[in-house]
Amino acid sequence: MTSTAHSTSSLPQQQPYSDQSIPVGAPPPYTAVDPTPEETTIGTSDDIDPELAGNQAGSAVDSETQSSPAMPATQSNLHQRYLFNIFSFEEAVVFAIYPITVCLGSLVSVISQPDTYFSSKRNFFNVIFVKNGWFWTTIVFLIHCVRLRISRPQGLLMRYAITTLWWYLFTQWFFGAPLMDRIFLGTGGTCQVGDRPSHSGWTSVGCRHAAGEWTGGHDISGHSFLLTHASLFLWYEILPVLTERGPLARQINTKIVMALLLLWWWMLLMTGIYFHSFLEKVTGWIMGLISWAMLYVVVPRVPLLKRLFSVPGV
Ligand SMILES: CCCCC/C=C\C/C=C\C/C=C\C/C=C\CCCC(=O)SCCNC(=O)CCNC(=O)[C@H](O)C(C)(C)COP(=O)(O)OP(=O)(O)OC[C@H]1O[C@@H](n2cnc3c(N)ncnc32)[C@H](O)[C@@H]1OP(=O)(O)O
Repeated sequence: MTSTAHSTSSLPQQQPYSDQSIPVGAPPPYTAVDPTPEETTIGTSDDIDPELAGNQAGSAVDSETQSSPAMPATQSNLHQRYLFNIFSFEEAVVFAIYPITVCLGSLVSVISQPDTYFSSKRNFFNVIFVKNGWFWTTIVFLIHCVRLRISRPQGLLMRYAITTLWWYLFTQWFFGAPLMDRIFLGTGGTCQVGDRPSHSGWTSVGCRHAAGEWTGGHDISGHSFLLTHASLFLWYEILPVLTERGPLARQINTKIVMALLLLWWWMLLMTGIYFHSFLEKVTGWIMGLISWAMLYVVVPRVPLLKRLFSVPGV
């Protein structure tokens, strides 16, 4: 990783958005750790129409354009990546929000646990939003997608499908009880109905319906999982739009996505303060990273998969 500092004074032609200091056609400001052009796509190349994004060199750089030797200084050269070439600066900030929030909430819970509206499980935002968290995430994702001029929607659909699949397997169904319940039962958890503990055949939902108590095992925080999982998905889908600062970023669609991200962050903080043990929240967060790691870290580094999923922003 090297510096991207440039002088702007004598540069004839500049890219309209993003890094104003980089001239079109100039040699790359630094050599990416992974220099393969097609592995450093910036922007939702297959998703966003360049004009709509207000940027020819920005969010909608085609992989073909990037591969072209005639245009060496593409957007892919403009984003310095950190930590083993995984994060851009924006991605690192976004990524850090969630572990910091879990730790902050847990720290507050140690100092004091004030009784507030959000300490109740029955609060409106929990019941209506988080408990239907994947539904709201889907709706907001659709709102984000409908304004993009999508030339090849299969990548977008596959990213959504994989993310939904991981949510489904972890929280809803995994050939029977979902993974989070299997982990709970596998670590010695039981559903205690009255004074009769039962070790098998339970799901957390079934236990609740039987008015039982879900006790004993490692009860991974589903909220911590869902809120991290959904937020990272939405962030990574919307970051290319935000970082270009084009017209798309100012649209109401973007604001709706940001509003849900804010709510998800707040509810994670509340989970951090009021619910679960620290370890249960940390494991929830870790589980929430799995499909993010697959889609936005592993897939972009495998050319075939990258083309299949057309991952944005990486
Ligand atoms: C033009 C091109 C377009 C391209 C489009 C691309 C793709 C779209 C394609 C197709 C889409 C088509 C149409 C779209 C329309 C609709 C589709 C939607 C599909 C769906 O998507 S349909 C599913 C909806 N379904 C959900 O979305 C359920 C989400 N839900 C869960 O997955 C779980 O629910 C989870 C993970 C939340 C765990 O749940 P959990 O609650 O059981 O467990 P956890 O360990 O977290 O909590 C223990 C106790 O602590 C309390 N607690 C903790 N933190 C708290 C806090 N902060 N505040 C208050 N209480 C808190 C809890 O309330 C609980 O309390 P208690 O046990 O008493 O309930």
